[in-house]
Amino acid sequence: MAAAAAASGAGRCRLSKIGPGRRPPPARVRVAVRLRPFVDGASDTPCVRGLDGCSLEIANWRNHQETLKYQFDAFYGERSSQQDIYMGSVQPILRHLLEGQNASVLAYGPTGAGKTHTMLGSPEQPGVIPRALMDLLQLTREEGAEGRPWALSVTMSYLEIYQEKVLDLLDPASGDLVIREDCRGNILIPGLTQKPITSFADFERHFLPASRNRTVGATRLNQRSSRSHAVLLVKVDQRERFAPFRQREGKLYLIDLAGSEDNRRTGNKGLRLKESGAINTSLFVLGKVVDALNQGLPRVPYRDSKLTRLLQDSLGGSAHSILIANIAPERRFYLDTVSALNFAARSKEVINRPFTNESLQPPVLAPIKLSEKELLDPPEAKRARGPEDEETGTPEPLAASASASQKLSPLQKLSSMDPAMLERLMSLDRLLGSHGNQGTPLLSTPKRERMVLMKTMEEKDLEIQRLKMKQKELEAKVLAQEAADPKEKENCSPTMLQPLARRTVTVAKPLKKAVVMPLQLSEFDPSDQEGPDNGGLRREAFIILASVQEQAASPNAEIHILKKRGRKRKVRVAGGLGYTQRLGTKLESLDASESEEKSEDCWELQISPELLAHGRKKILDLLNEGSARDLRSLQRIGQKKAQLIVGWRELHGPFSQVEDLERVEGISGKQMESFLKANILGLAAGQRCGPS
Ligand SMILES: Nc1ncnc2c1ncn2[C@@H]1O[C@H](COP(=O)(O)OP(=O)(O)OP(=O)(O)O)[C@@H](O)[C@H]1O
Repeated sequence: MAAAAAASGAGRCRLSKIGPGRRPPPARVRVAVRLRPFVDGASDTPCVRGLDGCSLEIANWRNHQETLKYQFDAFYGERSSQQDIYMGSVQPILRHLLEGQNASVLAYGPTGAGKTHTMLGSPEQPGVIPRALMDLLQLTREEGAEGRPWALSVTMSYLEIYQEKVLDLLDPASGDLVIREDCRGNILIPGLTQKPITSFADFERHFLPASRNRTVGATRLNQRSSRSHAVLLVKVDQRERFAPFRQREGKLYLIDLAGSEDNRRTGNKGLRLKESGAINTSLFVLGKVVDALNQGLPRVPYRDSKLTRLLQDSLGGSAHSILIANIAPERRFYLDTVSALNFAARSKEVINRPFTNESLQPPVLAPIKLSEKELLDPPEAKRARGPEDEETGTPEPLAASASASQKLSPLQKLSSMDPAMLERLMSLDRLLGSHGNQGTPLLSTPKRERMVLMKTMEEKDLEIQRLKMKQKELEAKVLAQEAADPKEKENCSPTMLQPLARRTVTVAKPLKKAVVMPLQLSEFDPSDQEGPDNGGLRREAFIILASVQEQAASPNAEIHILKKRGRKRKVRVAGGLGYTQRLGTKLESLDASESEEKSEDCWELQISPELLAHGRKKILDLLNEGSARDLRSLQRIGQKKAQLIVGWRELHGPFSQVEDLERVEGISGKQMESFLKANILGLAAGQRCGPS
């Protein structure tokens, strides 16, 4: 049986849907038998009786001393109510629809045995169809409520198969419709009307007038005999509100089959006979389909009738199916009853393989509109919705994305986004990637948008490079100016040429003058020489003498020597050995220009620590609280750097120290130092000149 299901084309497609190596678990077609009570006060004797909730017996026409016993999933006797049938056999399969699986309920049996009564019922005794719709709509309302992970929508279609024609009962003028199968084994009827329904009143509004379009006629056995197979198709469409934005579709077929007819008894003639021929033919093919499935035949004759083609999903297919075989108690129905019971017994051997019909939604642009809070807190996120298409039942997210894209192109969306937010999205995306998230990329960002995003980032990088180059040019210019006008330089920073000293020196007091002694060559270790010096090796080793006495008192103290601008080198002085003592490490030879350059590094020594701290605090406050415009009032901060600083602050929070500026993309360590120097010295100069 399973092999037969898998061997059919539909079976192969379905398996490919759920991935290789995984076969959907089997679900046998469930069969219930309902025995209707005597109607019209018939005086006939009963030929069938129930034994328990699952079995019944019927007289054996070959041997009147014997009975034939049948066992099914459920047996409902004459006294059973509509509620019993519905609750016992139908309601339990509805939940599968919300799992994206298909379900079918078929009422089968001879004419006049109670199929329409079971499926439709009357206003006083509503049958399976109104009860199922009522529950399903309630269920979808609850499951699709705001705040739940899935948005649900329900649509209905209603058709009849009359004399091998598929007719749309919601649009009777549409003529014979074709039945098709898609590559995934789904049975489709292109052009069939689908009406969105959100309430039971909606359903009744469409269903009641359509039911009047159904073909019925009087026969000797039933005054209102169904002359067609009626199929109500209810689709439950689910769309996930958050990533990975899956969508599911579950289909429910509620089918009231036309009854098999023995035309010797119905007395059908003319049109009724023709109708009866079509009904019996399709029911005969239905029997053949069930037999082929049971015997595992390689070919299942689904295509031999419109009915079986339509039921391909339900028998040996993907649905959770329940067959309700309706039988009549009267002896005159005996042969039809035996025939119906035999068909029901064969059907319960049929195995279906229901699977979840799930896919990813087409990319929607709406999530790009989500606020930062919603991004970080998905349960709060709301998916933008578009207006429902009443007539076609167009799925709402598609409508939403269509209207969204009409209003705003992806490029416009990105360009209008806060750059800090873009960066955050990118990092979240990277984070998801690093955690092995194989689903839809963050926010379902379409490929095109992602490429635009990458391009924007590239452009930003280039701009940063350009800024760096410009900064270098400016610095070179300033240095050249300083070199060309040493006097001005002297005026600007009169202490620049002072020898290097420890930063810990308090400059509020008069600076201690460092005594720089040339180191005697005789005392110089030749092994330290770098080689012959053509100009006469005049190696001048400069030893920092400032505070040496203090250093001597503290044997492990360190002297900081600036080797190059902005870089410090520690040289340990052997404590207590005197200032003429040769250093235990290679001494630095510095020429005059180097020392001049180094002197620039000790700009902090030129101002008092209080002033320095005050300046740093003032700058830090401005960095953390100033607008881009305020920041431009600082030295060496132009429009672009001001924006970079504001952007960094929004992304990372406040600067904890002025040196954090170095962390701003586009501001190098060198630029940061030069910025500090320019601004703090500027502030200090202002304070010195101004009233204190
Ligand atoms: N369980 C029941 N309780 C009371 N009356 C019933 C029951 N089942 C059927 N009937 C009555 O029996 C008659 C025939 O039932 P129904 O029309 O449902 O049969 P059917 O199987 O649909 O016949 P056909 O195939 O010809 O359409 C109707 O008058 C219906 O009200």
